[in-house]
Amino acid sequence: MSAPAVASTSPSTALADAAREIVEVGRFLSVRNFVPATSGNFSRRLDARTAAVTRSGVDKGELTEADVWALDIHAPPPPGSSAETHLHLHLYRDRPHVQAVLHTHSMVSALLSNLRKAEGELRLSDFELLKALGDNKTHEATVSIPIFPNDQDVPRLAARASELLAQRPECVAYLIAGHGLYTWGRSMAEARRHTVALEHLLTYELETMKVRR
Ligand SMILES: CSCCC(=O)C(=O)COP(=O)(O)O
Ligand SMILES: [Zn+2]
Repeated sequence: MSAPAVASTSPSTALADAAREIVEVGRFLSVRNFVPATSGNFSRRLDARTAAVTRSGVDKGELTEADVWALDIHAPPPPGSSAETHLHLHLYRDRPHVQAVLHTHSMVSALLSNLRKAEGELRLSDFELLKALGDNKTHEATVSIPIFPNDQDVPRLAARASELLAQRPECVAYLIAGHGLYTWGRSMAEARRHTVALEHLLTYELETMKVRR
């Protein structure tokens, strides 16, 4: 019998493909000032047990494919992987449909999350761009983005996020106060769309607050 026309994807090919996507999204987000200095981190699911995650401390606009490591989503993160690896891995464990997770540190995400942290959430409504989030079909929806207090104990922060998000299956993002934004998606393209849409929605909200002062 002849070999199949299309070979199944090998683990090394899946990592190389994911690394290329991550390097590309890093450049895309960096030129928009969403990941200043060495902030931000990104990941891509490889299979049911493995995800590709960026290593720690590098400029995310200057990533190379060697800066993206394949990690077991059930194992403790290895030294040198992103300091926030736990915040990625719990999403892959908790939500089998999640294919990509993006973390950004834009000016507006740090400022607005600090200004609204006492409320524990940011409620967004009446914006057409809400339709870029998840399966929303109308500007009339109200989308709640949880805001967690920042915490240098990242495993504790990940446990908090995991617990709250279990009650919120529709949620596609959260903020960490004074820190930044986590978004995810059913593909890298969807995670990137969520990031860009939320950066605009957060800016609308911050500008509205300024006008109302
Ligand atoms: C200089 S930003 C502080 C760490 C952080 O919040 C971040 O997003 C980047 O951490 P990583 O370890 O993934 O480089
Ligand atoms: Zn961060």
